[in-house]
Amino acid sequence: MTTQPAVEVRDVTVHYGDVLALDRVSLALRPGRVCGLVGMNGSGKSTLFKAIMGTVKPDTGTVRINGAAPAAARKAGVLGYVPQSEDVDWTFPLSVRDVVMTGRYGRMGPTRRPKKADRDAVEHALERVELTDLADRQIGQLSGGQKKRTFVARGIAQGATILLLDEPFAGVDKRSEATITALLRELADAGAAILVSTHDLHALPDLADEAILLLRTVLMHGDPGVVLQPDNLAAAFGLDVMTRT
Ligand SMILES: Nc1ncnc2c1ncn2[C@@H]1O[C@H](COP(=O)(O)OP(=O)(O)OP(=O)(O)O)[C@@H](O)[C@H]1O
Repeated sequence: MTTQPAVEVRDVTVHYGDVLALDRVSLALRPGRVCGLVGMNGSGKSTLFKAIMGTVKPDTGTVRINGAAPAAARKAGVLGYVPQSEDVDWTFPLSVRDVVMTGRYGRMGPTRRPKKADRDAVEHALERVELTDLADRQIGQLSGGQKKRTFVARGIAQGATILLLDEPFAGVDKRSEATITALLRELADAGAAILVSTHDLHALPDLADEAILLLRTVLMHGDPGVVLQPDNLAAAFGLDVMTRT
């Protein structure tokens, strides 16, 4: 039985000025699945995340989140986003707990005064990513992996059913990588649809149920074992990836 897509991208093209970042991209993400997004630098991975979030507007094509527009889905708290580290201002005077609490803002109304349910959700999310001990630490004072786990916790506290993670394993220690990988599996098993970009091709079969090879457009979308075949990687990365150890 096929389930309804949680995310449906249809024929999406995005330009930044003269630069063609996405070229007629079509794909569907389904609940309960972890999908790995693989592509060389500049292949359009971050732009794809932004198009799904609705923060970059496609020139042509459509994005539907559970059948609705991305902005509506964002407002409803359906979409959780773990950004690339470079996109975050780590000097901002926020603790880990504060950042996780931002996942609850959509439910709080304009006063942003947390209720017990908000505080409980935040503590629960902190436990799940194993950051309870560091909850009061300023976010700049964390390791790479702890920073990523902070944003995963924000998505959990938010109750997001679609999680988009842009390079969550870049600059991350092995323990954080294992924690995040296990957590993504648990969240998918509980019904989340997950899209995660990664450069770590070796880890992909353990991480993902399916994989997308992106080079401005979707070259392949299928079983990680098939997508990672040398011929397919050569097409996506150029031949140099084949000779790298
Ligand atoms: N704000 C922008 N203005 C102009 N060009 C941009 C902008 N953002 C991205 N690009 C260009 O669009 C293309 C796709 O970029 P994108 O960041 O989506 O790729 P990526 O696969 O995420 O790369 P990386 O793995 O290096 O993060 C690249 O050629 C990039 O230089």
